[in-house]
Parts: sequence; structure tokens; C-alpha cells
Amino acid sequence: MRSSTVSKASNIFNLSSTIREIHTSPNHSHSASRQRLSLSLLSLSDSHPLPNQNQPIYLVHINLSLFIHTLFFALSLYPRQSNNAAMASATAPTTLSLLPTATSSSTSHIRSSLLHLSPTSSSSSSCSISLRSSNIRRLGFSAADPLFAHGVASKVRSFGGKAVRGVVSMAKKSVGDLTAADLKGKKVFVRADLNVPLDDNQNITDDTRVRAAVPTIKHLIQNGAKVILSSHLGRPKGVTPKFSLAPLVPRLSELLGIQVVKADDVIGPEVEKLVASLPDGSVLLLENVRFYKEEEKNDPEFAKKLASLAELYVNDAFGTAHRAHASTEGVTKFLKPSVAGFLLQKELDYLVGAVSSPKRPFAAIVGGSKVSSKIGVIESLLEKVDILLLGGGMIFTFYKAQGLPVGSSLVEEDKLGLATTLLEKAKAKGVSLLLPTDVVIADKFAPDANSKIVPASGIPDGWMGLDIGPDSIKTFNDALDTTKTVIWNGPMGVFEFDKFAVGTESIAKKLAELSGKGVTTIIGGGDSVAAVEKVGVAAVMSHISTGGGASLELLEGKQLPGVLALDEATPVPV
Ligand SMILES: Nc1ncnc2c1ncn2[C@@H]1O[C@H](COP(=O)(O)OP(=O)(O)O)[C@@H](O)[C@H]1O
Ligand SMILES: O=C(OP(=O)(O)O)[C@H](O)COP(=O)(O)O
Repeated sequence: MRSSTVSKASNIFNLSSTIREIHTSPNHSHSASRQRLSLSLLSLSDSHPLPNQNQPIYLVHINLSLFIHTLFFALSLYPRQSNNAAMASATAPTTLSLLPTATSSSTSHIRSSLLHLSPTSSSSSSCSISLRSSNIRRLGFSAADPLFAHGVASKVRSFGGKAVRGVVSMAKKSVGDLTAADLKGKKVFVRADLNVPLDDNQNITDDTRVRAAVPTIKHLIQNGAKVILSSHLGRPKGVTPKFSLAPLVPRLSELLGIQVVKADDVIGPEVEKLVASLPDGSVLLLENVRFYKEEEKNDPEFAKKLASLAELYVNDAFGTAHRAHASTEGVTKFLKPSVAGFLLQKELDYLVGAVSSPKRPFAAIVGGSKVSSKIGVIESLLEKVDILLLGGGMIFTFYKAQGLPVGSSLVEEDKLGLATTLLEKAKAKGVSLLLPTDVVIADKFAPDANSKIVPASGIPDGWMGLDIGPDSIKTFNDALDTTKTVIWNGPMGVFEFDKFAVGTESIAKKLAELSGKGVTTIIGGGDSVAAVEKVGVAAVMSHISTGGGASLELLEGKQLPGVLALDEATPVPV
């Protein structure tokens, strides 16, 4: 899907190798016994030593039997306590035991223990029933799960309608609040994210973002509005024909069932003429808004010119909501009302709603290439999840921080301390943090590399980990079987190479299976979405985010300027 991903992974990898060559001591060898160690659930304890060359390694792993019993005990004592808090008490230091090297029998013990976690879900479903039956009306959000919108609505009420921060300020006025009386004959500036991939012949290779923009546009034209549709495509430097929005016209017209007219410019007299000639219920697509450098600079004069084309503003460009640009943020200063489109709402419902009031147990799967690019996400999720599964290239930094040999795997030497801190934080928060117990290693970074499966502690010199192994897939799947909400960001391995795509594809299939059983499954991040599409299970997931960078920023707890700028939803009295 993304042609740049292999080269991205390869570049990251080369950079890491260079850093590693600088940082790794030539005497850094590992004894055979150390390499035989198999890594079970990795330590959450601050008592695990970083082994030196002469010490036997002891890995702390959770005594899950005790963990489960304590968990059930905690839940039975505190039925109203959040599972997170229950998990925290259940994983208090007394439940940790120092064991010598994990064995396969201990691994299967862990698996069966994990399988028995599912009864905890009952507490969350009873909570959900009582909330659903309450009389709080939802705001502009069109949540698939009313519980999410309920959480947002009740927070707004509790602050007397004044948005304060975080989730609260994400409750925005919706395009769904605008009726025919508001829209008939009105010129509406709609910012969408139609930044789709195109092949060499300018054919759209993935129309997800076009399809996702349709409900808002349809609502507007069906209510008699004149839609002035704006988007960027790529990152052009000035007017660049290959970044024209012209290839979007046929697909948009087909999906909307009307002929979309395209302007050759974004502002100016020609565009104004076209706008003036628009009949009710029609769509005018402006040229790539980034053909003007003023767009990304959020130039107020340019924003004013854009705004002068219309009377109302709808932002449905979730993928670009983390950018404070003229068409996403600047125009809102000149157009009232400025409201959220249906796609933007849905993204917020899931990505904010699921994280702030998830059905529990709540798990996050975080993968991808580097710890550094996911620190914010991991730290933020540690505050919220019950289970955190880590995969992808970042795991080797965690392994190395634990004193394990990592061969020539991707490692961020300057993040070893951070990795240890994150493990400690997980323990302190009572989060079950699982690292893969085995990995698929390769003798080079290439699709045709020789490969083999080894325990996580057994990566030989000169080999690199490029995927999680079958034991880990099984353990991760068992943990996921216990959950009610799962968020996934980042692939488990170098899924662009078929040989190393098994871990990522297995997770995609597992989440598809869980979606069918009513688990809320949310996929964010460009590469994870690409993996889900590749396996052909995108349609069954609860939510696939159309924004990679934007969804990451939301998961990190950041505010999105394109959302902040919109009118606040009116709190509904109950
Ligand atoms: N073990 C690994 N070694 C090197 N690169 C990896 C490894 N596992 C995953 N990757 C790479 O990570 C990249 C995705 O990382 P990232 O951009 O953080 O994910 P996302 O786009 O889902 O947020 C992919 O190109 C993938 O090949
Ligand atoms: O494709 C996009 O973001 P994404 O690659 O993070 O999903 C959006 O269209 C934003 O594009 P930008 O990152 O050039 O501002």
C-alpha cells in the first residue's frame, strides 16, 4: 500500500546499525548459557538485575496463578473499582517472583492462566448497561457505542458546558446538527483529507479516504447546500501537476451520484465565478490547497480568502486535524458556524472515547520500528490499559535493556534507560506488559534472507529479529482473548517482507475474530492499517483510523488544532 514503507524501514534499520556500530563494544559477547535462556513474560519488577558477563540471568516473571486469584479477589471486593485499579492491586510486588530461566512449561502455564482472565468482562458489561439506560442525550457525536459519547457528554455537563481540556474540549458541534433550514442554498466550505495514494498512471490505489468523506458531503447536498470541497494531496512545493486533485473527480462523482465540478485553482476570480454558478445540492472541488505555500503557514490573509468563498465551515479532514493550516484552522476565524464532519466525529468517538471510557479489560498493542517514535503513545496508554503487548523493532531495545543479546537487531542505544523506565512504570501502574517470548531472526535485512525462530534470549551475533515468533503469537492471542477493547498501533515485524509478515498478519486476523465477538477493535497508524487491509479484514474492525499522525497524537493525549478550532457542542440539559 505504501511504497515508501520498505525503504522507511530499511533507512531506520541502516541508521540504527550505524548507531549500534558506534556504541557496541567489540568485546560484548554472550555466553551460550545466556543465549539458551528463554524469555517469558518479561519482568515488570525493578528488582531484576542487568546481568553482567559473570552472573546467571534471572528473569522476573509474573506468577500468573497468584495474579489471577488476586485479581478475582480484588474484583469481588470492589465491584465498582475500575479494572485498571484492580489490576494495579493484583500485580502488587508480592505477586512477583524471581524465577530462574523460564521453561516451556511455565510458558504454557502462563497461557492457560491468561485464558481464564475473561470473566472480568462481566463487570464492564453491567456498567455499560446501566449507562446506556440513563437519560443523558448524546452530543454531536455519532458513536457506534453510545457509552463513548456518554463519557464525553457527562464530562461536558460536569464542567457546566465549559470545555476545559482533553476529552472535554473534543465535544464539538456536528454537521449532523445542521438541517435543511440551516443548509438550503448555503455555500459550505468542506475541508476533507483526500490525500490518497496514486500509482504512476494517476490511478487511486486506495480510496478509503474518499469513501470516508462521502457521508458528510451527502448530508450537505441532500439538504440543498452548495459544497466547496477542499483538500491537499501529498506535500507539493508550489504548483505541481502530479499533485493535482483531478484524479479524484471520477471516483467522487461515482460515490456521490452527481457530477463533481473541479476548479483549476483554490482562490481567485475564476473560482469565485464557479462558486457563483453552483446550483443547490452540487459539489465544487478546489485544486490542491497546498499549491499555495500560505496554506501550511496558516496565513490569515489566505485563510480569509478561502473563507470568503463560503458561509459555513465543516472540517472532516481527520488525517490533517493535527496540522494548524489555513484550511483546517485559519478559516474557522472567519466562518460561523464551524462544525465537525461525520468522519471527524467518528474518529474522535473511537480514539478519544475508547481510551477515556473503554470496556475492560482494555489492551493496547504497540509495534513499529522505534521506541522513540512511540514513547508518547506508550506512556499515555500505560495510564489507561490493563494489558500492553509490545512488538516490532522496538522490542530489541527492551531486550537489550534487560541484558539480553540482540545480535544486529534494531536497537536505540540512547533509549535503553527509557525502556527500563517504561517497564518499571508498567509495573507501578499494574499493567500486564508482555514482550514477545520468541522472535523470527534473519541473516540480513532483505525479503530473501535466511530465517529461523529462536527464543527472545537467543539471538546470535550477526542475526537480526524481524518478526515475533509463534510462541509469542499464541501468548498474545490468549491475552487478547480476555479483552473487551483493543487498540493497535504499529506492525509486529517487517510485514512488507512476506517472510516476516506472519506476526502482524496473525494479530490482524485475531482482531478480526474478536471484532466478530463484540470486542471493540481500533486500528491506528498507517502501517498497521496497511497490514489490516493486506489481510483483507479491514471491514470487520470496529474502527480503522484514516489518520496515522493524527491518531498517534490523539493517543498521546494531545489536542488537535483542527478540532480545537471548531465550535463547541451545546451541552444538552437532562
Ligand atoms: N523488527 C523490526 N526491525 C526493523 N523494522 C521493523 C521491525 N518491525 C517492524 N519494523 C518496521 O516498522 C515500520 C513501521 O513503524 P511505524 O511507522 O512506527 O508504524 P506505524 O506506521 O504503524 O505507526 C515498518 O516499516 C516495519 O517494517
Ligand atoms: O496522510 C496524512 O497523514 P498520515 O500519513 O500521518 O496518515 C495526512 O493527509 C496528513 O498529511 P501530512 O502529514 O502531509 O500533513
